[in-house]
Amino acid sequence: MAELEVSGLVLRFGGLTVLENVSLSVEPGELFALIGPNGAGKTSVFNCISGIYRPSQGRVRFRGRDITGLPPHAIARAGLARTFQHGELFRDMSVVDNLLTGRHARFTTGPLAEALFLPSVRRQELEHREAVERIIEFVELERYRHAPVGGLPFGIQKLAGFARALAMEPKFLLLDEPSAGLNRDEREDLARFLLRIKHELGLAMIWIEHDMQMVADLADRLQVLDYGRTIALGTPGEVLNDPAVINAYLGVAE
Ligand SMILES: Nc1ncnc2c1ncn2[C@@H]1O[C@H](COP(=O)(O)OP(=O)(O)OP(=O)(O)O)[C@@H](O)[C@H]1O
Repeated sequence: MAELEVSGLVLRFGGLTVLENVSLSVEPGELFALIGPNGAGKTSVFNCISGIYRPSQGRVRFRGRDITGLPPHAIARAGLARTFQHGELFRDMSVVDNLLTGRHARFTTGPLAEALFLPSVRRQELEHREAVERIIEFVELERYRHAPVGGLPFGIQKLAGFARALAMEPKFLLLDEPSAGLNRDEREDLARFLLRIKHELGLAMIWIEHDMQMVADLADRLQVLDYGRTIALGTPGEVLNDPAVINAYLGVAE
C-alpha cells in the first residue's frame, strides 16, 4: 500500500483552475520530489494535503485513511508534518522553545492536568525536552539551542524549521523548498540531512525543489507539474531528459 495517495485533485479559485486532476502516490521510505516552474501548483498540492485548502474535487489518503478536508491540526496529528518556505518559526523564542511548541501542537495533555501540573504532566514535559534534545543533536544545532531564532543566520533558521517538523515525530514529511536561500555548503548539509532522515528515520517525504542538481542526486522519483497538470513522472534519469520537461523549464532554468 502507498504511504500517501492523492487522486484526482482539482482546485479552483473563482474562475482560475490551479490544479487540474493531479494524482500522486508515495511509497514507504521514498524521497519523492515535486518540481515545476513557478506557479505550477506545487505549494497548492501541499496546501490540499495538509488541510489548508479544501480541494474542489479529489481525495487524499494517508496510510489508507481518507484525510481529505480534515483541518490542519487533525492532519498534523495523523503524522503529516510540513516545513514552510519561510520558516514559520517564532522569532523571539529560542530553538529549544520553538521545537517544544512543535511537540505541544501534537502531543497534548488535558487542560485540567496541565493546570494542576500533575506528575504525569511533569513526566511528559521531561520526555518532550529529552526528545527535543535528541532532534537538536540529529540536526547538529547544539550550539544554537538557546539562541533566539530571529537572530540566527538564514541557513540555521531553515534547519531549525526542519527540526521543528521532526520534533512532531512525524510519519511523513512535506518539505516546501528547503534549499531556497541556502548557500552551497548549507545545501550540502541539507542533502546530508535528507539522506539521514530517509535512511535513519525511514520517513517518506514529498520534497518541493527548484535545485535540479539536488533532485537528480537525491530523489527516488519525481513528478513534474506545469500549469496545474502532471507532465512527467519517473526516476530523475527518465524525467530530467524528457523533452516536455525541458520545454516547461525553458526560460526559467538556471
Ligand atoms: N489562495 C489563492 N487564491 C488565488 N490563487 C491562488 C491561491 N493560491 C495559489 N493560487 C494560484 O495558484 C497558482 C499556483 O500557485 P502555487 O503557489 O501552488 O505554485 P508553485 O508551483 O508552488 O509556485 P512557486 O514555485 O512559485 O512556489 C498560481 O497561479 C497562484 O497565483
